[in-house]
Amino acid sequence: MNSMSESFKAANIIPLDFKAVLGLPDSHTWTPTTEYPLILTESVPVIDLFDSSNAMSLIGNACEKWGVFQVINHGIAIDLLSELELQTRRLFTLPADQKLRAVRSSEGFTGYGLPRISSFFPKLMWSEGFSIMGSPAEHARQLWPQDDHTNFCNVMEQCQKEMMGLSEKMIGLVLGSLGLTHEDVKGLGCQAQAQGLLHLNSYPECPDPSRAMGLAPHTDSSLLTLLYQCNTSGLQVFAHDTLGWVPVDPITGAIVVNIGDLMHIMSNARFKSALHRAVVNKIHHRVSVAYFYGPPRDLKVSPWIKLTDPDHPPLYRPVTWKEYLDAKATHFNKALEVIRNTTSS
Ligand SMILES: C=C1C[C@]23C[C@H]1CC[C@H]2[C@@]12CCC[C@@](C)(C(=O)O1)[C@H]2[C@@H]3C(=O)O
Ligand SMILES: O=C(O)CCC(=O)C(=O)O
Ligand SMILES: [Fe+2]
Repeated sequence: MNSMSESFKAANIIPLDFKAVLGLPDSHTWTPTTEYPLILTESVPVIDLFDSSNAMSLIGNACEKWGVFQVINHGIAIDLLSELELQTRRLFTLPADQKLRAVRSSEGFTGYGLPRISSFFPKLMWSEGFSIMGSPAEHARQLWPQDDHTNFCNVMEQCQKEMMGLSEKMIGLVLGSLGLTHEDVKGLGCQAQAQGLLHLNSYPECPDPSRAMGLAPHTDSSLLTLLYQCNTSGLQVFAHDTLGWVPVDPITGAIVVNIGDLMHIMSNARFKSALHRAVVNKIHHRVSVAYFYGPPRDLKVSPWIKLTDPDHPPLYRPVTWKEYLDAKATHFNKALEVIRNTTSS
């Protein structure tokens, strides 16, 4: 999947040394908009996976209304999530020049860098990231040439494994809520080849949070994304019915599930891909970890045939994850429109 990242080449600029600046530099100063208010009277659903009698229909409703929900009793141990947070903080608190040794190359997927969508915005975001596809060992050695990097690698690899497992379980529930059976879902292709990318986000303490942007509004390109917020608020989701930003309050140990653009396509637009952003704050260095789950490399994702009929023609053309990422890298938030069928009479 290496070539997938070619599309994001231009955005591979070096992050700011956040510790070295006192105020918010002009390069990172956004004009605050009041267009869409913050909505504190609503919140996204919290679904208990242990209560299996109810989970599937609650998930279906959440995907239709929000495109996002939180899950508890998901089976990933809190101790592993705490270790994940610890190792993520350990990475991002390294001196800037040390992190720069592990910069993501334009060919590779693993490494340190700015959010890939940075090139679409006139101002830079108050964040840095580290992506891991496959083994993080090579980059971890660059980050900690003397020190032990085995712990970092073990924790990341364990998380990749568990998050792949949870993603597969969630895909079953999400597609199940659309009436698709086990047999149908098998058609997703050989599950063993599903792809996943672990992405660590860091949002340092910010001198002027109201004029900064942690991660600009976007939808994920994945089928679905699992997100661990590490107990610090910052994630906000756009509510299309009330036209405002709804904070996703962190719940200890809970994992946020985001429906991505490819699932929106697969559901023939029944499910929303959630528009979301991350805001920053003055006191806490916030970290979060996202796991982007996508289809096997060569699988063309298209609206599920069972969900289409003459009254509901397929709204999108078939695309692979790579093709979609390329479209996203060129058209950003217009990518879905580019894939949309024009002749859906
Ligand atoms: C597999 C993926 C998913 C990517 C692109 C590629 C690698 C890194 C992901 C992110 C991580 C940060 C937000 C985002 C919006 C970004 O800029 O890079 C994501 C993007 C997407 O979901 O489109
Ligand atoms: O940090 C967050 O809460 C959001 C991260 C995110 O949206 C992403 O990595 O795609
Ligand atoms: Fe995201």
